Amino acid sequence: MNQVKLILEDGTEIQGESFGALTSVAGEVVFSTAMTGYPENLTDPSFAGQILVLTTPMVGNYGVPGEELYESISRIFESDKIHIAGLVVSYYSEEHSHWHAAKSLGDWLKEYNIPGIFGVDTRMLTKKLREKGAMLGKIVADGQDVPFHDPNLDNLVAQVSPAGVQHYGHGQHKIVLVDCGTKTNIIRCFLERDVELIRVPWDYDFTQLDYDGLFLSNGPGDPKMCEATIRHLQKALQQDKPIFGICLGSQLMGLAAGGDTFKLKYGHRSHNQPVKLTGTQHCYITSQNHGFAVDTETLPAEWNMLFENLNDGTCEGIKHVSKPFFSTQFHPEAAGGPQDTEFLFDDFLEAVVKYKEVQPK
Ligand SMILES: NC(=O)CC[C@H](N)C(=O)O
Repeated sequence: MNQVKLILEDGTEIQGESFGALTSVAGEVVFSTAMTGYPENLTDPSFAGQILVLTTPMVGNYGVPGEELYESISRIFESDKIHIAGLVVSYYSEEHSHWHAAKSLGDWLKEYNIPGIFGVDTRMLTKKLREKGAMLGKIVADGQDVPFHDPNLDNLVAQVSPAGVQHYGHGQHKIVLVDCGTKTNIIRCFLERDVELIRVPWDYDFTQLDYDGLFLSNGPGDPKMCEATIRHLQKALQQDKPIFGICLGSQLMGLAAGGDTFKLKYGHRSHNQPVKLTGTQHCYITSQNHGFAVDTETLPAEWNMLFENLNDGTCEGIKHVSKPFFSTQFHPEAAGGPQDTEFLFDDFLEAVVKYKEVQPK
């Protein structure tokens, strides 16, 4: 086994053993307390630039499934490659057993040249990240040092967004999906409904298109990097066509509305985040992966908080007071995680139906 090191910007150095690719990387070190779902997490484009620490003690034991396509998108993964910069676990199990497994996690990481380190006390590391906040860090292999690098200073969305426009489905409602790094399950959730989907790059001027509803996807990095999307969105907010945003999409909606976003100390990454629907005592358990949030205090008067995080009171979605515009900071499409809020896709499409009913034929 090759020895590798995890080094944090505060000087912490942790020795561990290598799995996956034997290579050095730098990134932002973040933790997730989700107990399952590494094939989904690792392919979620929102993790681009991040070294992911998993607190669940044993990782790899169910292997990695083989790929299957559905309407030219993956049926299994959340995008077509691994997006994390590196992986940190406590116990790595090369041995795996699952009816759907096609390879080990280590072999999968090697395919994409992504390093993993195991034998790390990930719960001690997580306590440190909770106390000091998410930190820059690096995995150093073979003594080949690399400089620290803050991925939030890069336009990561431009790196993960597709180059061209793609069409899916033949349903009645024409939805434009602005792809800032969309998770595939968002596309699957739409295709299970009565939708024709037009998937466009992050900086595409969708205001030129003929559509019934607009969807803003999740994506990596600081939402303020997406100036072109915010500019186009500001035009869409002048109209009355329904708009739904998830995660980065929620932050973009907040910024386009005139509000501000800020970086959370260490973010929310897990499958059991409680959120409360404003005006009710109704709590949903949600899947989350974000490091930024909308500052509710900065929202203009015609916008309200739609969901609130019950752990720390931060904004988990916003809503316009009269127009059909709403968003969630959490992931109603989950994958992995609880699917309890998938009904929000139906709520959005209901708003689309209502909007179309009042349009002149
Ligand atoms: N999953 C996402 O869309 C994340 C949004 C943003 N990059 C954040 O970390 O807050």
